[in-house]
Amino acid sequence: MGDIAPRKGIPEFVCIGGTKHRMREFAEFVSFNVFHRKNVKLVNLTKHSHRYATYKVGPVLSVSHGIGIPSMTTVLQEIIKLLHYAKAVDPIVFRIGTSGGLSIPPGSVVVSSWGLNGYLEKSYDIPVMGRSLKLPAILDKRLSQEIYSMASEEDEFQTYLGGTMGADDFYRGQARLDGPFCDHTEEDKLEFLEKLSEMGVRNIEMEAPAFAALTKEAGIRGAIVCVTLLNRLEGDQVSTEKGTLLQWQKRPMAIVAKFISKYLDSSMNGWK
Ligand SMILES: O=P(O)(O)O[C@@H]1C[C@H](O)[C@@H](CO)O1
Ligand SMILES: O=c1cc[nH]c(=O)[nH]1
Repeated sequence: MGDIAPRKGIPEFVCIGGTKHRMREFAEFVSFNVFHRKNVKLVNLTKHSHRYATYKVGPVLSVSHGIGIPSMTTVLQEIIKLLHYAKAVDPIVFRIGTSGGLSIPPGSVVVSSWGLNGYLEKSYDIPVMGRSLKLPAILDKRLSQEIYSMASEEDEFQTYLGGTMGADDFYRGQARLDGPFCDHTEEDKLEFLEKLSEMGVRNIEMEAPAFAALTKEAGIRGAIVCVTLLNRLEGDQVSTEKGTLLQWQKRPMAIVAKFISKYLDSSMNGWK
């Protein structure tokens, strides 16, 4: 078991992602693939909040956060408080999600190095008492590289390391043309997406700058691992069939579970 006693009950890893379904799946995935336990009874610990779902498997918490920065930062700040009260030692928080890719094949996975806001700044800007508070949106470099190194040549998908734009909107904010409102052309869109690519942005979702900024401010290591559902240079609609999309959503889970497994093996803390 090693000389570090297992700290049963205290979370060491928190994984957050948009949907309740996905985060239950992640808890099942970790239970089976990290702890080799089948048919564990999972309980939604925040069922009565009616807001988000929380599952706990050993030292791993799996929590849903809804769509976009306001709901994600609310959940993330609850988690930061919880980790503090639980006296968690050096916890790691991951976001596993979906995104639109830039010039990479749909189904690829992106491990984020930093978040970019809608004004193309690597910061999360939040209005506080009538003023804008600007927080840097840089993710832990060593952690993102370690997670990236989990990718293998045998994977049936490509994994990339790069910037992630987190927009405040799914449609206009991501330069889509298929929303109910649109005031730009196909040429404007392509020019914008090319510009993002040149800046090192690999994918677009709706949480990255805030997640990067708040984990950094809290002094907690954080990482974002998202699968891309489409190549935004080729279109706006997510047209891949549902079954395939659900399979692709397991890719970030597999990478994060592999990382957790390796981390637990090397720390010999008695969980496995
Ligand atoms: O975690 P998910 O897959 O929900 O993240 C992306 C970004 C938005 O929250 C949402 C938009 O469909 O998906
Ligand atoms: O294009 C996409 C796909 C998923 N989520 C997003 O925010 N954008």
